Amino acid sequence: MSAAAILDLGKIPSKVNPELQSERDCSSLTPYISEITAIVDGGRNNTEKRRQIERILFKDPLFRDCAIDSVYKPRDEMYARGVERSVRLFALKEEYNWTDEEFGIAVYVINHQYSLGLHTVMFIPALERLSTEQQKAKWLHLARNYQIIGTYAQTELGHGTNLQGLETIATYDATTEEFILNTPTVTSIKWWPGALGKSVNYAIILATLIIDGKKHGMHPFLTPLRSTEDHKPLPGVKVGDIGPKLTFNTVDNGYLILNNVRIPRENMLMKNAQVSREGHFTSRGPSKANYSAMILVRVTIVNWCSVILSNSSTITVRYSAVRRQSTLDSSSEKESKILDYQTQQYKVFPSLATAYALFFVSKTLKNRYLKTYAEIMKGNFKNLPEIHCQSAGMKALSAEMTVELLEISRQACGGHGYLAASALGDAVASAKALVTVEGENTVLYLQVARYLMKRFAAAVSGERLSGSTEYLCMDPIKYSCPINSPGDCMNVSLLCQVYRFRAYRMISKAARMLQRDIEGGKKQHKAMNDNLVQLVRAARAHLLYCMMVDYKESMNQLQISVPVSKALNNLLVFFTVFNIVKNAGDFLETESIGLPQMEWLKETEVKMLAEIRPDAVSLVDAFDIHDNTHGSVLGCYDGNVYERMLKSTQNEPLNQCDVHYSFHQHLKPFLQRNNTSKL
Ligand SMILES: Cc1cc2nc3c(=O)[nH]c(=O)nc-3n(C[C@H](O)[C@H](O)[C@H](O)COP(=O)(O)OP(=O)(O)OC[C@H]3O[C@@H](n4cnc5c(N)ncnc54)[C@H](O)[C@@H]3O)c2cc1C
Repeated sequence: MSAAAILDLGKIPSKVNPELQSERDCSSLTPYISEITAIVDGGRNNTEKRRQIERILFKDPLFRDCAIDSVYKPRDEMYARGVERSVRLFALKEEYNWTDEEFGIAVYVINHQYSLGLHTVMFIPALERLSTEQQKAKWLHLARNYQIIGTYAQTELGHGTNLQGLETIATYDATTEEFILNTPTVTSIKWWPGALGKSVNYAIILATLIIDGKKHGMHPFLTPLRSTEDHKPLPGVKVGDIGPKLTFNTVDNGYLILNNVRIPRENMLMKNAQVSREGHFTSRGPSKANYSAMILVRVTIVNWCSVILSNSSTITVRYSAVRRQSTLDSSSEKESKILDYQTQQYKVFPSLATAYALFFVSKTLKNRYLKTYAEIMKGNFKNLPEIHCQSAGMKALSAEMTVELLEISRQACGGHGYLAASALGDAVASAKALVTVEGENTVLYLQVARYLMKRFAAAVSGERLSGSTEYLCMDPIKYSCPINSPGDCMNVSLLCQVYRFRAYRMISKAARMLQRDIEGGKKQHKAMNDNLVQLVRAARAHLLYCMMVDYKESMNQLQISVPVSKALNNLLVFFTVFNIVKNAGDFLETESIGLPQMEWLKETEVKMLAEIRPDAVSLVDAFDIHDNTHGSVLGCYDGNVYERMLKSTQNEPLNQCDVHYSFHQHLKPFLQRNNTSKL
């Protein structure tokens, strides 16, 4: 960097940093980047569509710095910007006639930096899934045209996980044909729903239905909260923001107190259960059907994790290709790129590989969900438990992996990764929310484990299983480790057999432990609680196996050129091997592999680092993430890291004047407290 550039903090070179350019020049994958981009976007037309959406959004200053400007703004300003962005986004949707899918692309492009996401992500899908046809005709167009703005209010101060513990009540009054909603205790106050605090005027409220003193389970009630005229809370409604969070502070997650709020009978969303005028209750389908909107959100979170990791890998790989530190070869005059250190590759490539893995896995999961959803809409609930298990489990596993890998990505950028302007800290904190939202991870793993225990018992009693648990019918005696040479470690089909056996053994072990305790006289609940840790381990093993199979099969379906196939296969092999080595203890303990195989796998793992290294920059370029989307000074396409870091200091409010007012108010009087004369 020249001295002139140092003086001119706002100047970014017009050329790509030669460090990054040389990576692109030397990667044999570079000519094929657009082929991978098309895979990630779901076709070349979609790539063009996304870029068009980027052009529309980023010509507007409101969206240009959205990924990072919140760092420099106070909370209420952030919220106001978030609302402004929401409104502009909704207007653009109407102006350009964006489909829901295109709107979803726009949301990813602006990195979710808007306030009213819950309206699109939960409120509308819940209306679609929980309303009768008549109710849809009345409410859906109002929601879709933004004449009402809503959220989904389930969680309370006292309960989130245990839905049966929710205390909000909706009591039917047959004389007026109304429900009366109340949050009768402190713990029943709704707490957390996004956009509830200041934004929405409607909410779908989950409450226990009571008719003539009798409880009829949890049901959704469409409830007006604020006047559509002046936005003031309606009588009986007290609502506000719950305060700042680790991230997502553009969103006004809120609290809600209801005191005898009356809504018409027609406002109970009655697809799955009905209350007649006279107060007669009828149910159709399983009670779990009321939570089908949550399944969709969990499926979406798996994809979101892939996008988060694509963003962070773009940042860490590009930065690692630009940053030089020390030298590998003492005879060299030039310092080495940090990306050339094997340990750096071991920090950065797992994220890259997992970003691709979760992309393929989420695609398969979404297709599976859409198929099951179509069945459910026709009243066929047969596959609901399977899709519930898959979506809950994959959400938990993806979020867990993402948080772990993101933190390592942040560390991989050294001190600069700790700067807010790197965007990595915010990404880590945001990903942390994904572990908790839409079902806390441990709780979801345990739901998967309970499902597995039931399926295992069915297999033991001779039932033929289908779906993800089909393998529980296997005869473990017939297993022998299929890895017979170091070369076999590159064969993902063989590795999947290893994953399958490990899952089988861990599930059967959990079942055995439970049975042992119950036969030993423990009550079912006590036996369960005494084995929860093993149950979670078993669930994880099952989910990791499912993930590997879905990833491999999704890749098999691709029709791609040889260089792309080679590069993506390198990532597939690395991801598969990496997760065995990471869980080495389990694989050895279950005798899915032996010690020699583990040695071979470890060698393969580091060998794959070297295979991925030359194409690493091309593989992140292929995500084609706009600089304004990731918002990081470390990860821009041009690689001008240091100049961008300098420029970002201009955004810092402290730098808006040479002498800060606190100097005059505090420091100066203190420094000069004993001065009798000027120095
Ligand atoms: C950013 C954010 C946005 C949110 N948005 C919304 C929203 O829009 N609408 C909404 O309704 N809610 C929302 N929530 C709330 C969220 O859905 C809940 O926080 C989540 O479901 C977890 O429930 P909980 O907070 O009650 O956790 P808890 O269940 O209290 O979990 C605390 C601990 O207890 C453990 N635990 C709990 N039960 C069990 C069990 N049975 N077995 C073993 N361990 C257990 C958990 O594993 C965890 O370690 C949001 C939360 C966040 C963080």
